[in-house]
Amino acid sequence: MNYNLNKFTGKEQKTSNYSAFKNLLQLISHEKRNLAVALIAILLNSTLNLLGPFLIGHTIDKYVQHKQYHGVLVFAGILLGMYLVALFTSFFQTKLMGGVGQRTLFTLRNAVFSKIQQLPVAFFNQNKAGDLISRVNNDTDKLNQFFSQSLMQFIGNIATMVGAGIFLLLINYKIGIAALAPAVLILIFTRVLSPWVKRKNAANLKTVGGMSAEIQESLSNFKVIIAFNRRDYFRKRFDEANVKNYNSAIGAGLANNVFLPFYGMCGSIAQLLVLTGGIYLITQGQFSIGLLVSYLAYATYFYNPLRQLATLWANFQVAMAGWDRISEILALESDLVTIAAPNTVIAPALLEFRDVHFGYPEGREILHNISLTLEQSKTYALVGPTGGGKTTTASLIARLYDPTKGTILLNGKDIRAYDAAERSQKIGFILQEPFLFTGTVKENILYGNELYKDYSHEQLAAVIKEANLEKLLAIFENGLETGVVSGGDSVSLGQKQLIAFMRAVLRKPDILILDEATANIDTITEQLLGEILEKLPAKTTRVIIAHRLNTIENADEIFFVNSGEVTRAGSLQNAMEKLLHGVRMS
Ligand SMILES: Nc1ncnc2c1ncn2[C@@H]1O[C@H](COP(=O)(O)OP(=O)(O)OP(=O)(O)O)[C@@H](O)[C@H]1O
Repeated sequence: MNYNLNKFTGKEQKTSNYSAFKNLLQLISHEKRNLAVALIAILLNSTLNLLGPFLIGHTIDKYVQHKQYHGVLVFAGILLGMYLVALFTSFFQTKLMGGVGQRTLFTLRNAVFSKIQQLPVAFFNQNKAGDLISRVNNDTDKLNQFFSQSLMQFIGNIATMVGAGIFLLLINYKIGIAALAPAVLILIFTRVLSPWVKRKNAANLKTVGGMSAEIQESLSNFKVIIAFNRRDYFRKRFDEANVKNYNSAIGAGLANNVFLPFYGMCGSIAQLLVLTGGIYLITQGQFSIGLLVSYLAYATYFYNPLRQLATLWANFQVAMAGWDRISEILALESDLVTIAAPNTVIAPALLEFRDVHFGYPEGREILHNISLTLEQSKTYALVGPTGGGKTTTASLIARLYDPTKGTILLNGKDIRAYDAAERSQKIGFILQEPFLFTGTVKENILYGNELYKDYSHEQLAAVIKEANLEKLLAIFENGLETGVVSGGDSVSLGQKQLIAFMRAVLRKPDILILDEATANIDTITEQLLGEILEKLPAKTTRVIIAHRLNTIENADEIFFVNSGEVTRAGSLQNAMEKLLHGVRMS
């Protein structure tokens, strides 16, 4: 399966605004109570604001024109009270929606992160960590901003607009229609430009992801960059990503602000129309000054929210572009599913490859029609030239990938029928590049080990002694409590391999795969590892990938892996000859 998220580029426009909005609302559907209260608050706010111009017009006609200042003061007091309540409702809904936004952000980040955790290795091979980080951090925050700042304002503005429109039409429908006519232009303009605005925002978010990927790559490889004096090269690459981001941000900024001046102009045209029509009607004796003041205020109440809607609409487009990028991850499913247990076949072998073919997603076939068997308690070696397919074969044994064709059987049962916990318990894999988590040696060797997780220090020491790991542990300054920093240098590469080795051995797997696990370890320690491997429980099958052939002297069987073929080498001598021949050929 192809997990490359960038292949979705260009799909953004396929979701209509309406269905995207419905999807967005589903995200906060569990917040019904808060939403209802915030909605009431914002509608109350709009109503209070809408009543203002009407009362002002009334005060002018009834009291100002007749110089009844007591009435003016009373209405001024009423208006002040109304505006204070409006202020409170606005504050209240902002507070409520702020909470909704933060909770949505929290849930979304959890959902995206958990989804990423469920995805198979192929997903991580095909996507850059920086871009994924940007999706989890940055894109989710766009939704938070939309929910906390824009959604209710959006609704409030629409309510104010609709209310102002009704007032405009009710007071005098002719001037009302003239006042509302420019809004049709706004509608058309918005509809035509929205897809372009969303596209610009999607492109911008993508460049943010690209820049984040660039930063991540150079930060995690800083030593190589310094050693090879490639700072300028990476600075240039970052510069390019930054320029791309700058250009797309300018484009998105322009797109997001394109509505504003147009909406403003339409509002001014409406004011002019109202003023001209109103003054004409006053001269005809059909309109009052108070009504004209109210009218002008309602025209403002109609167009001002529209202008704000332009900004809110742009925020909505940004949120939708972010949501698209998040949903792309959420929609992914791992193709390494656990299948219903098929009939177990009687198989003498612990593990069997039956006519297995494999190719990485979107790549050529790497393994061709492999059939092999691994028996319990035996030691196997995989040797062969670089890039021949050893790690790939081991990755299939550990089910990091599924074969593209053929079957792998573990204890006579399709390996896909084991759930992840059971499989990782049965198969231990010491990777070529061991990874340590920040913490202590103890935490790292117990990583994911349910059996010993609650053991006391003494109990653990006994287990380590029993597994013959004591001498290895002595290499670390503070034993089990030695501190380790992920990606840091406090522990050497060889020491990292030792920790990975202890981590795997303590799990007592049925099959233990060592992929170049001793490549960075001195000869004495390597002998020590050899002894530990010898003393593993009798049932353990070992699969050793090694370039140094002395490490596989004691293997029961040697497989030669080259150009996607796995053949039995027979003897070490034979394997060496094949290797030499292969090197000479290349
Ligand atoms: N994640 C991947 N995506 C695409 N192709 C890959 C991936 N990993 C390995 N390959 C390709 O598969 C082939 C076999 O690689 P593999 O790592 O299995 O070789 P290997 O025998 O273990 O090599 P080495 O001795 O250098 O570790 C290589 O051509 C490699 O380019």
